[in-house]
Amino acid sequence: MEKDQLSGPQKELIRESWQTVSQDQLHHGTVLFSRLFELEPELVFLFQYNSSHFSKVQDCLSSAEFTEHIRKVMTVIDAAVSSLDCLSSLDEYLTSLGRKHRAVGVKLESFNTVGESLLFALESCLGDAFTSDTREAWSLLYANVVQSMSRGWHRDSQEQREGI
Ligand code: HEM
Repeated sequence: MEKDQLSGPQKELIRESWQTVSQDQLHHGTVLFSRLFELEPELVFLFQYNSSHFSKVQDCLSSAEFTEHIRKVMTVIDAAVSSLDCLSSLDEYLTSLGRKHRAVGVKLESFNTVGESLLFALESCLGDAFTSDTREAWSLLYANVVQSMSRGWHRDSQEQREGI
């Protein structure tokens, strides 16, 4: 499927807003995941380090391993923002990232909740500067990222059907 293209002004809105958000990636990433766990609390059980999962969201949010995951997520978003003019260069990486998330038990639908939580975190950081145009631009970028990641789910299902 052809990706929806971001316009020049939309790319500019993303770059400008990310400059502010990326000044404190860990904080805004923590806002994103706190919101995600409010909307879909069972996702916390997918984060298992040393074979045990967290019984409380707060324990997860404050663990060193999970903090690293937040940094990983923000690094992927940062890479997408840096590649706005050639998003397809991330395709292969994102497909493989999608496959890894399927393997740890993430459902593709949960990525809608991640998108909602990302918009929430951006708005919390930017306040009035998070205009409806900026929101639309970020929604489109996120949809592009998820479209590439979703190939990791579909490709796996196809391979299973074909017995690969
Ligand atoms: C539904 C939300 C998500 C869940 C439940 C989830 C869960 C996980 C888990 C359990 C791991 C393996 C442990 C770890 O590395 O900490 C992982 C790895 C990772 N996640 Fe996520 N994740 C989610 C969303 C995302 C998003 C939105 C991104 C970026 C766009 C992302 C990027 C990564 C990266 C880069 C890794 C490391 C992959 C590697 O080792 O090669 N995750 N995730």
